[in-house]
Amino acid sequence: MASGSILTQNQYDVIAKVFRQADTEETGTVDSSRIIELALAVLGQTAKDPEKQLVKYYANLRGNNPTIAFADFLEMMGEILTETTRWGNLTTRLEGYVGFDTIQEQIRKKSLKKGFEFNLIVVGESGLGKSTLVNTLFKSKISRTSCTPGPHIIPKTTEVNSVSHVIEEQNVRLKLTITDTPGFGDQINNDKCWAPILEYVNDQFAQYLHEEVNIVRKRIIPDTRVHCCLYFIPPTGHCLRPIDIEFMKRLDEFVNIVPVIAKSDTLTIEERDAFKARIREDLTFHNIRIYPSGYNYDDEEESAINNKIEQFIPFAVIGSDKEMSVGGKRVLGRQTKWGFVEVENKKHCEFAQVRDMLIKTHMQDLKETTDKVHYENYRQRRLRESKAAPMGESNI
Ligand SMILES: Nc1nc2c(ncn2[C@@H]2O[C@H](COP(=O)(O)OP(=O)(O)OP(=O)(O)O)[C@@H](O)[C@H]2O)c(=O)[nH]1
Repeated sequence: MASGSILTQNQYDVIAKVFRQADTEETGTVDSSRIIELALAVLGQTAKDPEKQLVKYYANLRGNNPTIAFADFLEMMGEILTETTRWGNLTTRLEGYVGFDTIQEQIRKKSLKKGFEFNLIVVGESGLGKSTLVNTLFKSKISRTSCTPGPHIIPKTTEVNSVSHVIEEQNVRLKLTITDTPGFGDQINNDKCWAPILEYVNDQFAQYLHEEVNIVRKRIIPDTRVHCCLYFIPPTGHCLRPIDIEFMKRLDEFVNIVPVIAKSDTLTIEERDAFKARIREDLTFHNIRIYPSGYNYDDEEESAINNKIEQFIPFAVIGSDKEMSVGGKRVLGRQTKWGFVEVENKKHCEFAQVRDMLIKTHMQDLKETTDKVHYENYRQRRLRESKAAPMGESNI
């Protein structure tokens, strides 16, 4: 086997055997017309969409050459195997029950014991319904409500306050941290009101990195990194305001931003749709990276799901803690001048879509994107800076 080959001995042997079967004795090469057929025989069970992969690799490797040399064939197979399967293994039949089909269950049990963490930051001006929406999302009084009677003091600058709760559903425990940002956008001069939020997001990365590079590491590093930022756009019906653009542009490199149109029951359906379209144009024009559409997904299934979600961005939401009886069922909603609007009815607003994405389909992906994209960028930047710093001045 060639040194440095990415194929295992087993794979090499199988490929060599297949190649030998087709080898034209005189030239040591094999006719390109048989390559696809041969490679499919080897890759058949392991590679995803092998035919497509092969055509792509073959075209790159050989151009118009009608024959292919064994070494090139090996290289091509190796690349396909690593790229499409990562495992690159050719399935070996088991001769009896081994028991590794329990791995899933083992992981499930461990994860359940450990519990899950999710950190959400909510940003938007006072009174946009942030606390109500978070409470509606998690069906609990998880976020403080400001609608209690009494004077409401608006801080002079943006404050950042976190509250954690453990919630449990069917034996699954979730430690949920909601970070509120009172004072954001509430001043006459809102210059730099995004800065304390950015500082908070980066501080959580710094803490995590500090724990990671410690000589004695904690068994489980507490994860306070912000996994998602729900950004509340006021239902003006116009377009994004400078403060919305500035905030999202400043933060989109550091956190997964999910924009929502607050209190969308105050807009008619036509107003809402036109507003959404203008916001989408603004987001594109300003090149703002929104979750999940702004991130690349190799997996076709994931991409298809995200394309569906993209059409809802920004989600037009309604929050409420008031129940009413509709068709004999108690449902959450709000009484408006047009009638009763049900929060969880997909025909009435997009609360259900945003809840499904945040909780049912993308919670794990939000965490992975935070780790693999945002935190990774931060980590690389800091490590590079610390390498460039004179000896002894690293402050990681
Ligand atoms: N029409 C309408 N009113 C809402 C909606 N969500 C919340 N409200 C009302 O708006 C008021 C403010 O709601 P909050 O959830 O306290 O708003 P907030 O953004 O957390 O406010 P601050 O704590 O001041 O930052 C309350 O009277 C809510 O009942 C909504 O979707 N539509």
